[in-house]
Amino acid sequence: MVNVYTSNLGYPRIGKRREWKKALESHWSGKIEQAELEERIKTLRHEYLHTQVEKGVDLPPVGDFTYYDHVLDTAVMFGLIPKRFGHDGGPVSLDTYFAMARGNQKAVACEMTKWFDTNYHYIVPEWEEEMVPTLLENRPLRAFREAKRWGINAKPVILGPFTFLKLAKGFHPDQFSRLLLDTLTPLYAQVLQELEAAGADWIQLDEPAFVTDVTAAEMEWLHTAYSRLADAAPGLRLLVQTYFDSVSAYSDLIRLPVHGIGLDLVYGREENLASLQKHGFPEDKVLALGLIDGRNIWKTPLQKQLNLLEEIREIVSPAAWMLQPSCSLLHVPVDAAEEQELPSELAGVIAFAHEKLDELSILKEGFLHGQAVVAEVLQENAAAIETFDQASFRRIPEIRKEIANLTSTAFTRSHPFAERQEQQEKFYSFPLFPTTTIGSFPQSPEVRRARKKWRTGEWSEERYREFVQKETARWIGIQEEIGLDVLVHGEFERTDMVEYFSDKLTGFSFTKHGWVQSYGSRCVKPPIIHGDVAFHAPMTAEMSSYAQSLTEKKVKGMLTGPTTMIRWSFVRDDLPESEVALQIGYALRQEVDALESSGIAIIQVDEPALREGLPLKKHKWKAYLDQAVRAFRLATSSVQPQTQIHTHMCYSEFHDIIDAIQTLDADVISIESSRSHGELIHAFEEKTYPLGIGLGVYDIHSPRIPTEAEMLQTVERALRVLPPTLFWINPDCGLKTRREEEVVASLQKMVQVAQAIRQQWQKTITS
Ligand SMILES: Nc1nc2c(c(=O)[nH]1)N[C@@H](CNc1ccc(C(=O)N[C@@H](CCC(=O)N[C@@H](CCC(=O)N[C@@H](CCC(=O)O)C(=O)O)C(=O)O)C(=O)O)cc1)CN2
Ligand code: MET
Ligand SMILES: [Zn+2]
Repeated sequence: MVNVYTSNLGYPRIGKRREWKKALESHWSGKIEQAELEERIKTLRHEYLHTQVEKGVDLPPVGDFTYYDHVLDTAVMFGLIPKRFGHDGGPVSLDTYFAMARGNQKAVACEMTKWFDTNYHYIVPEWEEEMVPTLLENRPLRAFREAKRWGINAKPVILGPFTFLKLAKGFHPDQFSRLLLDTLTPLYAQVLQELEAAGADWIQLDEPAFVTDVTAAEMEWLHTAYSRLADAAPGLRLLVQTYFDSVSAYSDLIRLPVHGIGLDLVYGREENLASLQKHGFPEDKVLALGLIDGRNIWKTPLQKQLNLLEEIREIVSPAAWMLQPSCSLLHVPVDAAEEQELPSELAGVIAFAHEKLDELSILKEGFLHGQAVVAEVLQENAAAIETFDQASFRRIPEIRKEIANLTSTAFTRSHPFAERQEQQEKFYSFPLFPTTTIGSFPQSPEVRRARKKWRTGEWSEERYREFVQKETARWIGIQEEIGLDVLVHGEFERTDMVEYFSDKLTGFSFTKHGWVQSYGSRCVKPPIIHGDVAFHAPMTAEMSSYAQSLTEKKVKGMLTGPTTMIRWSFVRDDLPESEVALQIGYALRQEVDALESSGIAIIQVDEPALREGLPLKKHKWKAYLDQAVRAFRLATSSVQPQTQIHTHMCYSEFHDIIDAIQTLDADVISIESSRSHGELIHAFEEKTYPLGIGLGVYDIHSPRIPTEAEMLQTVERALRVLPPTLFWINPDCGLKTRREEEVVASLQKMVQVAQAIRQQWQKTITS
């Protein structure tokens, strides 16, 4: 018989009613002092920890909670504070901490990027030449002691040294092993020693980078690092935790001199199981099994997971097991009981963080004391899943048939790009270097207030629509005044791009309180894809053609692409994602047709999440990219040759997927580039891009108004490697988070830059 404990890897930070977000934002806007913020955050920590204990978690985590981001916490703990923040030693003030995350008058914020393949963003640690990392403050220790005062023996959680360094920037790859072994490992050792002295039993070291492609050399260094850590604190038990996929070098990993290893048996199920079967598992180590999906909101099929446990018991017999979610519950909303308005079949099968913790206790109960003890719960669980599966909205046979019958022509434009371009040039007669924006204009407090009034019933549908139309018309005027070439309607009717479409497509539903942290205090409310997706009525044609009716200039239609819809939703898990992508692509195709027939000649299908969804292991990239490209092409290939298809991408590095981007066959792509410091341009030095392209000329994430000189420089640099006839001028991304004054001033300058560069090139071309 093995000992069994339930454990949790991390708990959502935001709170049932986004209390955390509200506390932070009140402080940032000056409404509450630091002391009150700290008090409120402490109350939340207390509540979160006790909730987990009440839910029967034997090893509740501490140190996972944060004022902004856990990667930033780790950097700050080790004193990795870039010089520009003017920190002069000692514990870091909250002001400096927030400055690193958000920037201030004197210093630009640290870079932010995607946390593996999720929609969570972390603050990128920056190494600088002269930095001397030291342990400024043992944060996990403080969290551990606080929990102890509250009578809870908690499990500190910390980002492991390997993953931490993998996520950092500012050093040469040659320095990796030295920084890992000589710089970081001693500091981690100190953290562990102090925890050991304080009486901690376990520490969880998160090493999700283990699921990416790890080299043999890296594995060696890791072994050295963990041997030193284990020696440093022999009385503390080290759990190396992996998640998001199967581990790459399983047989090496299980030889690490640690006390426990955590595997993801949801996202890495097949490969991790095969490894367990092939190599076994050391009897003296604790196996931590990720059995509950920590990234999606579906109830766990409990019987299936109990069977899995029995199956694993047959092949390995380690000292003890921890039953746990597949990853931190940071990626799911807090409490599904808050959702009262979902269709009953769906309500029966969703589990947010709280329900997931309940499931853990049931698995433990069933495994320890026999399934008969939990028979009733198992039966309810199976019945709910069965009822959901049989619900009429799960399958739409006609849609499946239509998609199965599609032939290659449905995925290919009628004419190749060169011919389309010729027709488009005549049709649109744009100037050289046409200017445009990415879609959204400021979601001002008035816009949000209006939407709230409509949502709560204070305003009628009619009144809200009038408001949105007025705002659209005002911004069409502003864009004409500024002199942009291709206009947009401004997306005032949208909360979030994916959330908006979920309301209009068959197969989606949305929650009321299902918020998930995206970065800092910013949250998203991912829709749920619960059944076959189908188009049932035009979604955007009315707004777009209304905007078009107000101007002689062309107005771009604006849609969200299939891959982004999937990545930013909670997607059904009974159907391959490639099928869901085709269903969404097929529905969007009908919307594209509707836009075209209502007189919209330029249609943009955004795919900002395409890059973030790249699998963590390279050998899986091709299948993913093929699927993304197919779905996009299905959505966009039906139109006339002169209809111009645009797409847009942001938030990432693109140089390794340029080929896939090209096969989307979009007439024009606008792509974020101002933050990646010309890296993208390097990619085009090797191989130019033969379709229309606009490299973002300014960063929209900052309130700063860009100067003409810097925009001009960006454009000139791009034009050294990209053909001028296909080059567009636009910002990095949508402008919904900016203020009107900033937008107007920035775009005026952007248009002036376009005019200057036109004059310059007109001379070159005519001479
Ligand atoms: N899904 C998604 N993922 C994405 C992005 C994206 O745009 N969408 N962009 C990237 C960066 N991520 C981002 C994520 C969130 C926000 C963001 O601004 N979120 C807002 C919420 C946006 C929203 O839906 N707002 C609602 C209002 C929700 C709300 O709080 N309403 C209040 C009232 C608001 C008021 O009176 O002002 C209430 O009901 O009490 C609306 O527009 O209607 C926030 O957390 O503050 C921005 C970027 C990557 N991932
Ligand atoms: C995150 S990409 C955003 C694209 C969208 N059309 C916008 O402008 O907001
Ligand atoms: Zn964008």
